[in-house]
Amino acid sequence: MIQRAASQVDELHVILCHDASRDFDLFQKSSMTKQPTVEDRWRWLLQTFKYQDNIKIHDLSEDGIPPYPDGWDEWAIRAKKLLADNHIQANAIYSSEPKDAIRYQELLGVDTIVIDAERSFMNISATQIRQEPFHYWDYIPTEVKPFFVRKVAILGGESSGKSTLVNKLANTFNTTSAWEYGRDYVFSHLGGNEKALQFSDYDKISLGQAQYIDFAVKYANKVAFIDTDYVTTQAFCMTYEGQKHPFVQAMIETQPFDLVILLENNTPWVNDGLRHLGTKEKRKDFQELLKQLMYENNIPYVAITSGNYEERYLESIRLVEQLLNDKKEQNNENSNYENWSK
Ligand SMILES: NC(=O)c1ccc[n+]([C@@H]2O[C@H](COP(=O)([O-])OP(=O)(O)OC[C@H]3O[C@@H](n4cnc5c(N)ncnc54)[C@H](O)[C@@H]3O)[C@@H](O)[C@H]2O)c1
Repeated sequence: MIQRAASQVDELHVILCHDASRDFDLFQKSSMTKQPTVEDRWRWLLQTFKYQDNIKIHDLSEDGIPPYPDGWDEWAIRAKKLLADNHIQANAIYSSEPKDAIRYQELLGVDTIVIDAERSFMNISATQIRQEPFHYWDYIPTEVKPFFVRKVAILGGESSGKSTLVNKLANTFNTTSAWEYGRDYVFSHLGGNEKALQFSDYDKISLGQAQYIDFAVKYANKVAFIDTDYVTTQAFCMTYEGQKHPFVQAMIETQPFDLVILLENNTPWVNDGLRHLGTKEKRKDFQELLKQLMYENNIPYVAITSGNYEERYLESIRLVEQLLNDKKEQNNENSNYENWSK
């Protein structure tokens, strides 16, 4: 509707309406796992229309107004104020709701141009997207998709098969993945030898990992697979430097994943030139440290204990399919979660 309207006028003013209690209620009734903020909605619109100078974005708070259709008078007062404050003299209001036209004329003195009342051009509603975002994926604007993308982190010690599994899953779900930035960093900054790592590298590694993740999420098809998480970076920092890094800790706390899969360290250890934790004891200690850190940080995870590569792959697929099931309840009660409290 916005693009049709923008093609007909010199200047189009898009009004982002928000109402804290209504929006929270809509979120609670949805299958979404997080609620978009007003700022999220602002940036989706600003990003989407940033190359169209004749489209201006405004916002209007509907807080305290009786819900539609009982609050027309108060809503019209706020809408008129917004137009006046921004020196906008509207010649037309665009809507796809014919029943609202008379009220716009009565209360704002502006005629309505109804676009696609039958919703035949874009047959979708916001409610449908809130209920089943993955089912209606193709209708979600490019700038909004990353908000819905589910991030799946695959964790495990050295040689646990993470990177291969991440590639297999990204291929199977036809989507993106983020490599383990730490490995690239060791090549690009340390000449390929982890021995030159020091405490001051771990914040840079986390930040680099965050950028890889952002990129994967931006271009993902519903789900992005991430090779290792910040807990793993912290575990390496503790193992090599004997202390936690506060920056990595902040990343753990502020950048959560939607699903964390921990691979048991029971596949053969392969020396790829970068690895130092090859003995049975070291591998076991590292695995215990990962679990301990997840416990401390209240991170639920699913442990895949099979040492068989195909079983690991099939079990991961099942978990991801469950995650992408649009039903909120099913995502929350995941009976396979090896809860950290065990
Ligand atoms: N409290 C009240 O009594 C009252 C009265 C009037 C307006 N309002 C507020 O004004 C805002 C706008 O109301 P609305 O009902 O027009 O909003 P809406 O958010 O349902 O829709 C926004 C616009 O997009 C159009 N649209 C949605 N899906 C479309 C599709 N697939 N194809 C083409 N067009 C599509 C709608 O017709 C509407 O013009 C809301 O926030 C509402 O709360 C409130």
